[in-house]
Amino acid sequence: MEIIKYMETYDYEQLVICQDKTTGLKAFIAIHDTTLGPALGGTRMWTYASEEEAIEDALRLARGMTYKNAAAGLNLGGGKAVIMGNPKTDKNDEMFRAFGRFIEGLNGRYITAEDVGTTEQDMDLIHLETDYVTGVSAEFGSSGNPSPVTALGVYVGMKAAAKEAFGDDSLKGKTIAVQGVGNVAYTMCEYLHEEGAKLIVTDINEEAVQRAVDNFGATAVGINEIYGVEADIFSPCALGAVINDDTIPQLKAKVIAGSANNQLKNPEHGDKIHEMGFVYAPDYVINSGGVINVADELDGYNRERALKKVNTIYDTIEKIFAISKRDNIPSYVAADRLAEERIARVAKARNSFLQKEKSVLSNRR
Ligand SMILES: NC(=O)c1ccc[n+]([C@@H]2O[C@H](COP(=O)([O-])OP(=O)(O)OC[C@H]3O[C@@H](n4cnc5c(N)ncnc54)[C@H](O)[C@@H]3O)[C@@H](O)[C@H]2O)c1
Ligand SMILES: CC(C)C[C@H](N)C(=O)O
Repeated sequence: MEIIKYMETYDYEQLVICQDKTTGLKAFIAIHDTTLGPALGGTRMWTYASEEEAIEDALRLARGMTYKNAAAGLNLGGGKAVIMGNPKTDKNDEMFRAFGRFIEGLNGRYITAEDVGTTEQDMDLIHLETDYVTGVSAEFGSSGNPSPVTALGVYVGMKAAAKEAFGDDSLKGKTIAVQGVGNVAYTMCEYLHEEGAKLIVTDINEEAVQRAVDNFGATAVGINEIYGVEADIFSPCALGAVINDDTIPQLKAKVIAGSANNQLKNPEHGDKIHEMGFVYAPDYVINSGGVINVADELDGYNRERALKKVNTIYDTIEKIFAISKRDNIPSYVAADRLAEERIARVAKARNSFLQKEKSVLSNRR
C-alpha cells in the first residue's frame, strides 16, 4: 500500500504513528477530515497480521467516521485509532496511559471512545492522561458504554426502514433475522421483543444465542442459515462485508437494517440490492447512536438530550430514502451525498478570514 497516495485519493489529513516499547504500545491514529470539528472516533484493538493491515483499517474506519458524524448532524470530523495487539492478552494499564498521552499531544484534533476490543475501563485509563476521550465511566459524569444507545438508534432506524418497505413502521408480528447477538444486538432484541416482533438469531457464541432464546423466545439457526430464513428484515449485527455476491441471492427479507459497520462488501453490492428492490438502511447512519451519545459528553452529558438526538436517526433514514427516490440512486449513495453536501456547506461558511486564526499578520515583528 502506498500510504500517501491512498491518503491523497481520499483526502486524509493526518496519520500518527505511536510506539512505546516499555508498555508494548503500537498504535496508529488516522484523522480523515476536520472540516466540521475535531475528529471523533473510537479506538480499536485487534490482532492485525501486519502494520500495513492496521494502517489500512485505521484509515478506512476514520473516513467512515467523517461520513457517520456528518450524516448524524454532529459538529465533528472523522478519525479512528487502532492499537495492534490481542485485546484479551496484550493489554496493560500503562499502555492505555501512554496512548492517552499521544492523544493529548494532538491537542484536541482527535477525540477517542470505545470500539471493538476496547472498554469503558480502557477509556478511564486514557482519561488519566487526557480529556480528549469520551465513553468513560458514568462516575466521571460521562455516558459510559455506547452499545445500548447504538441499539436504540438501530431500532428506530429499522422502524423507518419498515415504514418505507411495508407502509407502516410497526414491527409487531414482523420476523427479524439477527446475525450476531452481542452488545448492540442484545439490547436491540429487547426493544424488538417488547414490540412483539418474532426473532430468528444466530451467533458463533452459543451462550449469546441461548440468552436470546431464553429471554426473547427467539428461534436459533446456524451461522450460514441466517441469510436464507423466511423473514421480513435481515439485521446484520456482527461482521462487515456480509452483503455480497454469495449472500444477496439467499436473502428473503425485504429490509436490511443492522448495526454492523461496512455491511456492503463493495459499493456494487449496494447498487445490486437497490436494483433488486431491497430497502437498505445505510450502516453508518443507522448505527450512529453510539457516537451521537458519546459526542453529547462534549457539552456536559445529558442523557435525555442525547437520546432525543438518537431518535432523530428515524428522520435521517427517512430523508435518505427520500433523496434515493428523488434522485433515483441507491440509499448508500444518498447517505454519502447527505454527508458530503453538509461538509461542503460548512467548509464554504467557514472559509472567510478570522483574526484569531494564524496568518501572515501574526508573523509581524
Ligand atoms: N458497540 C457500538 O456502540 C457500535 C457502534 C457502531 C457500530 N457497531 C458495530 O456493530 C457490530 C456489533 O457490535 P457489538 O459492540 O455488539 O459487538 P459484539 O462483539 O458485542 O457483538 C458481535 C457479536 O457477533 C458475533 N459474531 C461474530 N462473528 C459472527 C459470525 N460469523 N456469525 C454470527 N455471529 C458472529 C459475536 O460472537 C458477538 O456476539 C460491529 O460490527 C460493530 O462495529 C457497534
Ligand atoms: C465513537 C464510537 C462510539 C464509535 C463506534 N464504535 C462507532 O463505530 O460508531
